[in-house]
Amino acid sequence: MIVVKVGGSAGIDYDAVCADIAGRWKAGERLILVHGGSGETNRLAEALGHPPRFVTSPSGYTSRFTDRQTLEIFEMVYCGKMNKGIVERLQRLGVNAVGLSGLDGRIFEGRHKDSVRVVEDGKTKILRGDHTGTVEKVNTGLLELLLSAGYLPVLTPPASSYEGVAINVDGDRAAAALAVALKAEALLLLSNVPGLLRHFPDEASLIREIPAAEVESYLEFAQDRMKKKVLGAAEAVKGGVGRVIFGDARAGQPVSAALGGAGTVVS
Ligand SMILES: Nc1ncnc2c1ncn2[C@@H]1O[C@H](COP(=O)(O)OP(=O)(O)OP(=O)(O)O)[C@@H](O)[C@H]1O
Repeated sequence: MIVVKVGGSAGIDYDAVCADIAGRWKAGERLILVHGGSGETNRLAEALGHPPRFVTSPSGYTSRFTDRQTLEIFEMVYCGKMNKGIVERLQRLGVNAVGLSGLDGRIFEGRHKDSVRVVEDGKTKILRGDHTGTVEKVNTGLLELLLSAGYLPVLTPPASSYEGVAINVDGDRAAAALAVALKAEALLLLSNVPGLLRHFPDEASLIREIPAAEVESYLEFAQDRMKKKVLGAAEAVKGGVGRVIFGDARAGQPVSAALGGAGTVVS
């Protein structure tokens, strides 16, 4: 089993990702696709007059402050435009894909964090009304059912809280939890960069290999949102996933290239 997570930042070639996945799926590979949608969510939020608000925690992690209106915009993009766009591409390629969010069948579950500690203008504050959380539990029953019946699951945040409330969760870490739950041999985190760069944005500074036991020490090279990918990779390898690859989804055959060793390989 392979878990492929494709991001939602500018420059990602979804046609290339879907064509590669379709070829591998038809050749008999078992896989699940997880996707993001941050770029398009930012655009729609601006257009709807409710611009995105990013906050930084005291430990330096950046996240989207997700009030109820933001959550609804997030769902329009992640569960709507992005998810259906990917399912449509796969259907056109002859793959019977089924798009679901983590809320559907409670595939992704976690605790709802209503308040978040943030640093703004050098001061630490608490913001309330946040609809976020972290995936703590993956319910694989529905996924096994779909896979055994020949459907390719295409998953996206949000997740469900234990109370059944939709929560915005990080897609990379959700994919990592999924890969652990399914005992996947590989987790691919594909985005609009060649991998983890030692000197971002210098693409020539690509880090090719990271020993599994040392992955957390590479957090120092990751800025803002890349940190979550490194954290996800650490959680996946700790949970028994054979290897995690940060790969490039901008062109070519992104899945095959990453599985072939292009990008940053954590193992
Ligand atoms: N050291 C680094 N190496 C590579 N990229 C980095 C680094 N530090 C920060 N980044 C940034 O991280 C981004 C990738 O993370 P981001 O969460 O935006 O992607 P995504 O997975 O495509 O999006 P989504 O949240 O929609 O799933 C890159 O576009 C880059 O700007």
